[in-house]
Formats: sequence, structure tokens, C-alpha cells
Amino acid sequence: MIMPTASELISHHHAHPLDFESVREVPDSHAWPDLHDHPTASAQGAVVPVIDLSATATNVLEQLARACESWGAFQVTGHGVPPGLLRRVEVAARGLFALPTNRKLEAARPADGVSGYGRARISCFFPKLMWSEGFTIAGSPLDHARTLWPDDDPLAFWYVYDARVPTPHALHHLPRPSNAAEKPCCDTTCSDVIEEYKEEMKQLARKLMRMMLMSLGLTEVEAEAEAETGWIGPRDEAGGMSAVLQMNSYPVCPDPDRAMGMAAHTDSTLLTLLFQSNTSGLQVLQVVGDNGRDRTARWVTVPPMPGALIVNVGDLFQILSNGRYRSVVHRAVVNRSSHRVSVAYMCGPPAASKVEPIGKLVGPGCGPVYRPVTWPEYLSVKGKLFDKALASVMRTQASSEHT
Ligand SMILES: C=C1C[C@]23C[C@H]1CC[C@H]2[C@@]12CCC[C@@](C)(C(=O)O1)[C@H]2[C@@H]3C(=O)O
Ligand SMILES: O=C(O)CCC(=O)C(=O)O
Ligand SMILES: [Fe+2]
Repeated sequence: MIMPTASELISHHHAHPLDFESVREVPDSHAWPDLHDHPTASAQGAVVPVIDLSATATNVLEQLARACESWGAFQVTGHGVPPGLLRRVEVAARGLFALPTNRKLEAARPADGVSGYGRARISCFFPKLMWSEGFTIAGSPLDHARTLWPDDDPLAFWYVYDARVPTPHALHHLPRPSNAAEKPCCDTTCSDVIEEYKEEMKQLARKLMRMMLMSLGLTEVEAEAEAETGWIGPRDEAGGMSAVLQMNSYPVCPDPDRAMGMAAHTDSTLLTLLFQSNTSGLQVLQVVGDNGRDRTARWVTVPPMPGALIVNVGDLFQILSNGRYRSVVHRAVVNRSSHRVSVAYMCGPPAASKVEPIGKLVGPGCGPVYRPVTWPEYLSVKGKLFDKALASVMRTQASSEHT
């Protein structure tokens, strides 16, 4: 009997990705019939709010409240993340995706795992494949360098991020070093950049969490206390999984009207900080009339702004805010001319903490809408129910009367 090799098993399981570079048309497997389920708003229409975090004198909290209530998403400027770091993280991401397919498949995400290379997790809910590939990094990028590419020294990541090579396209034609000591002049590795980026994102996520809690009417002390008991306090080191870094790659597409970069979804996070570099693609769903009877929605493109980051309200923040802030439905479309990458810092509570509606937002006339859930619990519900996941963690009338 001929046994399949480990790599055959992996590539079977993950069905070889489409060779995006060489296809001349969108194959049936990737042709989406319903790209125009909602109209796309014209450029002159409503715009996702842009909030300058450094403008302390202005009503930033009110702006946050309005943005979170009506959009569930906004762009931030004045966030303090160095522009150079954003550029380097983009180069790192492009470098990873420029690796040859067989190298990327060595890092394929196992069926039951979170980390690794592959399709978006939500792919299984759709009959068509997306025009994208992704790297999911949970935990330390250094651990990943070791476990994802076990035959390489962690520093071997260098060769996908080499400042001397301006075009990521050419990267995988570089000779590989036989050991780390042959590292070239550039002493920053991909994992260094990712590590540094995660640290910056963590600081910013904490700040945004605190401000968003205050925008809900909590005092600074209450916001701090809320944080201490859960997701952004000191416990997040011990609690393990508190952020996942998701790198997405959207190759150029010969027929963007028929392909989907990333299908519509909400993020299963408290909040997501998204860097979309300078290529348009992200769209958020704006619900225009929602009075029970007539509910219309349209896709609104979030235009790239140099140096800005996008903040998405996630499902867990919707739970926390007892439904006052809604997680935003969003998707990514593709284009004909530029290869787009995006990097999402997906922020959640430590594995052990329960997320539930904040006490202060719950009152006599307004009981808790959701039951407490941990992040892993919610991710597993989402993995089964997808867009019905939030509704499934709502309390029934009877159970909220009893608490
Ligand atoms: C911490 C998370 C959040 C996950 C699941 C898990 C790891 C991978 C994340 C993403 C990243 C890409 C979009 C998404 C929709 C997907 O397919 O995988 C995300 C998903 C979610 O937000 O539900
Ligand atoms: O690439 C984008 O703009 C969106 C990516 C996204 O929604 C995600 O990673 O969750
Ligand atoms: Fe998302």
C-alpha cells in the first residue's frame, strides 16, 4: 500500500490554492453570483467617520459614540503608530505571501488549529472560494517562525523581509541562507516586525477599549475597572489568546465583478484594528432605514487614508455594550491592477474571562440581552452558526427575567 506523505495530506486537506498569478479568467469555483446583493454607495455619499485621537480638546468620546452607534466602524488618525512601522509590516506581509506555494503550505493551518496559512475560516459557509489567501498568527511570531518553518532558524524569516529588495515579487528568487549567520545587512526579521507591530497594536487597542467604554457613559475609573476584571488588564498575559494577527492577500483579479476577496462577515472580536495599506477594497454595510418595516442597506467603500487605521466593532463588543454598539458587517472586494494586502489585529479577552453586558448599561427597563461567553466559546459557536452566532447567545425572555 502506498501511504501519502505528510505534505500530500496537508495539501489534500487544504486543496491547493488557486495559482492566482497565472489565471486569465475567474474559474467557476471562484465566481460569485451575488456580489451586488446591495447597491454600492457613490463616492459622494455618506463616509465612514474619521476620528483624530490626538485632538484631545475636541469631543472625541462623542465622535466615538456616534461612529460606533451608526456605523460600527471608523478610521483613526493621530493614533501614534509610526508610519515606518506600517510600511514595514506591509513589506513583511507581502514577503510572506510572495513565498512559493510549497513553502506556504508547510505552514498550512491544521484543520483544528487557529494559526497558519490558508483560506479564511469562514470559507466553509460559502459555496464559492474567495480571491484571497491568509496567514493567521496567534501567539508569538517567534514561536511561529520555529513551528511553521521547522527547518529554518527563526531568523531565516529575514529573507522575505530584506530592505535591499524593493519588490516583494522578486523575493522568492533570492538564494536562501544556509544558516542565520549569513543574514544580510538588514537586521530586521519578519518576526521582529510582526512582534513590534503587535505591541503597538496592543497599546492602541487598550486605549481605544478604554475610550469606547467611556463613550458608553462609564467614568474613567469604571472603564479602568471593567478592563481590570477582564480583557485589557494585566491578566491578558496569563490569559493567553488575547489577540490574533490576520494577514490577508488579495491578488489582482482579471474580473473583479465576479470575484470576492473576503465574503461579508462580522468579526468575532471585541474590536479589530485593520491596516489596509493604500489599496481600496474594504466595504462596510451601512443600514440605512431600520424601522422594522423598511430596512435597506448599501455597501460603502472605506477609502485608504495614508497612515490611518480602521477600527471595527466586533461581536463581543456588541455583547459588552448590551447591543448599543453593533458589530459591523464588512467585506473586501478585489481589483484588476494592484495586489492588495491587509493586516488585521483581532482583539479579544483572555481565554478564561467571560464577556457579558456591562452592569451599568443594564437596568430595570433594560435587562441583559446576551448571556456571558468566553472568547473560545464564542469562536466555536461562530464556527458552527456563522451569522446566526450572535443571536444564539441572546438570553431568552424567561432567562433574563430570572437574573
Ligand atoms: C480570532 C479569530 C477571529 C477569526 C476566527 C479566529 C481566527 C481567524 C479570524 C478570521 C480572520 C479573517 C476573517 C475571519 C472572519 C475568518 O475567517 O478568520 C476572522 C474570524 C472571525 O472574526 O470570526
Ligand atoms: O482586507 C480587508 O479589508 C478586510 C479583512 C477582514 O475583514 C478581516 O481580516 O477580518
Ligand atoms: Fe473582518
